[in-house]
Amino acid sequence: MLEAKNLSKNYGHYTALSQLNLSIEAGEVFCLLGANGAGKTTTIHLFLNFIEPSEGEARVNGRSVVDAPHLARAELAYIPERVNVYDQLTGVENLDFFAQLGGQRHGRSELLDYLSQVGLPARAAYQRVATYSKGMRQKVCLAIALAKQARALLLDEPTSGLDPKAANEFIQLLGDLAERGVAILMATHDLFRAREVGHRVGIMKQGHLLETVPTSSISATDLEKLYLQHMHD
Ligand SMILES: Nc1ncnc2c1ncn2[C@@H]1O[C@H](COP(=O)(O)OP(=O)(O)OP(=O)(O)O)[C@@H](O)[C@H]1O
Repeated sequence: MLEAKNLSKNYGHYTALSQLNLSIEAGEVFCLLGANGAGKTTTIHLFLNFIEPSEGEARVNGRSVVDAPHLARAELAYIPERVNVYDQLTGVENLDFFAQLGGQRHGRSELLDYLSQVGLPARAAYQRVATYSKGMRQKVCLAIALAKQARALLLDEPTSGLDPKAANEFIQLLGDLAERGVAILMATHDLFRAREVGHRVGIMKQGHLLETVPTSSISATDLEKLYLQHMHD
């Protein structure tokens, strides 16, 4: 569903991403771990076609995001670290607005149903988003992904700034989405949650994907050890 083929990004002589090869299947959660500046956000931005690759290709459902930007974007949902929904609109109004941008029109009860599926009660749905916590804003974004029937979801540090309960709830929701067949690529510093929700984790450093590990084969302690080993090499 999400595929990177020799995907690279240079800024002048600086290599932000080098020869990334990665394939994420429908229903799979892949977590990218790495220090600041490792190339995680660059990878996500390349999939979103926000920036052009210097070499290689990012593909969504088999199509290059450069060659078919509209088709690729229709299949993708994106949650940046700073969730960008409109403060002055209510949750349900935001959902309606973004779903329509994605070409989907839904009735009021359907919109409320999407919000309730991600754990946002009707009472909150009618409040302006300005009053929401980060966790509640993220839920609106997940509801947008559902309403848009996105096939893939890209997330940049979704659990940063969430309290442990909100982070746990959010991670559960991601698991539910994956079970519905959505391919998920998540950049995170949260090793613990990456192991919890991810089917595989990838460790990145200075633009290189150094190692990919299935989470079923590694304990949290060993994952941390492996991560630190790579960071110290
Ligand atoms: N427009 C740009 N011009 C020059 N260098 C850039 C540009 N955008 C990103 N970079 C550099 O590319 C490298 C990779 O950045 P990226 O944002 O992908 O890292 P990251 O792994 O997401 O880090 P973080 O954990 O801090 O979010 C960094 O060294 C960054 O400074």
